[in-house]
Amino acid sequence: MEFDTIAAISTPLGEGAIAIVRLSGPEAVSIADQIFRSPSHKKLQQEATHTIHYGHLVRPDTEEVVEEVMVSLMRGPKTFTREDVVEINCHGGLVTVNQVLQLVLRAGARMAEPGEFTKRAFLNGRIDLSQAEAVMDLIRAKTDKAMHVALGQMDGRLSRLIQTLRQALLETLAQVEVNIDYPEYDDVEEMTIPLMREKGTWVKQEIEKLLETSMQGKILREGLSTVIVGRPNVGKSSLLNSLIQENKAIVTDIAGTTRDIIEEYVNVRGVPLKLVDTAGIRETEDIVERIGVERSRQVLKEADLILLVMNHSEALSEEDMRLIEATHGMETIIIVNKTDLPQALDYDQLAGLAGHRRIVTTSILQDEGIDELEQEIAKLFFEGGMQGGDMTYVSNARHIALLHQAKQTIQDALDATEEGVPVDMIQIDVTRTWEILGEIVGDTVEESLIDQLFAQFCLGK
Ligand SMILES: Nc1nc2c(c(=O)[nH]1)N(C=O)[C@@H](CNc1ccc(C(=O)N[C@@H](CCC(=O)O)C(=O)O)cc1)CN2
Ligand SMILES: Nc1nc2c(ncn2[C@@H]2O[C@H](COP(=O)(O)OP(=O)(O)OP(=O)(O)O)[C@@H](O)[C@H]2O)c(=O)[nH]1
Ligand SMILES: [Mg+2]
Repeated sequence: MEFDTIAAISTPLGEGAIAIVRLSGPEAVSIADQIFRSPSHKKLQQEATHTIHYGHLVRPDTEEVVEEVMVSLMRGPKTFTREDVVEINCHGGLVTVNQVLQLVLRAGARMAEPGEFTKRAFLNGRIDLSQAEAVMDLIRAKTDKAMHVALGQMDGRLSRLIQTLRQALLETLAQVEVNIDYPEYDDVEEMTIPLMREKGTWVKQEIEKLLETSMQGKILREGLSTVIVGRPNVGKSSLLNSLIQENKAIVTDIAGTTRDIIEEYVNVRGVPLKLVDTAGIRETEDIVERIGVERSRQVLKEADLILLVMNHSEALSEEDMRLIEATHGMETIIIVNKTDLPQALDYDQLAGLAGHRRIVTTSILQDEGIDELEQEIAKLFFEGGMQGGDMTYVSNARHIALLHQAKQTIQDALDATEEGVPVDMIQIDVTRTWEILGEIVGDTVEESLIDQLFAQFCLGK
């Protein structure tokens, strides 16, 4: 494919000692030569590929020196975009970097759109769509594990599995065609229906397996959404501070201190948590507090894990019981805090209400029980079969939605084989499944969607 030559600042703006302006396209080298001057008067056009050169950038009309630089020369196709790439390493700093960008634009490059370098890598066939999306995920990864998932996807693991499934569907379709073309061999239905059923069932199972990982993929990417709830003043904000080892949330002895949701990312024994501190849940007349309580109820519904905090020095209240009830059936750890104070809580009563849920006692004030709590969280996570390092995780929302669709259409095809529907009708569902899976890797995806996906990237990537 032939493209124009694009340029962008590929490093964070105004940060770091060195910044890179990247050029990609057929004119990348000649544009660089217009503004680059080396002490030995060499021209990049004459130099070997994958070499780096010291020199200065000048305004071509006046030869005025603008910057001292190192220039990397990389000729396609062995580059990120498969095109000729030139990277200008200049001194970091907003003004100089922008001047360099202006120079290359004036010399004939076009300002790249967000994600356009990666888009070219995709359009030139170096990576497929799910790999390109993984590049984006990698940039945004908030946890170590998320990074591993993205790297796994970038190396094409998901793509290969999807293509294997599509291949199986394609072979089935081809077989049906053969049988329709030569009906004299045998009864078409008898030949093809069992084949469709067999391959269809296998594809469906594989899709289901992928979907099972999607929940874990989301957690690995975004952190286990962990919500701290409980009555006012039981020590929720203290717990958050203790887990993140920082005084982030305001702690006072006034009930109703936390009015809004506080979110923090933290790694607890290798488990990525998105910790959410909430306003203590109680009936209240205070309007600000009431909004906070309403929000607490909302985030509770979306939680992967709930840390339900109670007070060792007070008897179970109506509200405690209501919370135990409300979190029934959700992954919950019950924390009884303030064990340094005299006991008033009836543990037998609590155990009765808690059912099989784990109970951990703490005194956050005296830093007791936090280790045990962290252990419980890790146990829950890893015993839930979360770690499996080499699994193919699906974590991208677009991929998950498409997998759900594909599962439905292949199920439709399978149902149809049971209902005596004509083979050419079933073929439509099988073909549709093949197309939907193709959208994941970008084989059968619409151009407008491609534009939209790449537009979500950062500038310069
Ligand atoms: N300076 C710089 N660092 C960077 C990038 C970049 O574009 N520039 N990358 C941008 O994201 C990442 C590296 N990604 C890259 C991926 C593939 C190729 C590449 O040349 N691939 C060739 C094979 C090269 C060979 O075998 O020698 C190919 O696939 O054909 C280059 C960079 C991270 N670091
Ligand atoms: N004695 C004792 N006091 C504690 C303990 N943990 C927290 N506190 C105190 O309890 C009070 C309330 O703590 P917070 O963390 O603000 O409680 P909260 O649940 O966030 O309260 P709201 O935001 O108002 O719902 C503060 O004075 C804390 O210092 C503990 O283990 N023992
Ligand atoms: Mg609080």
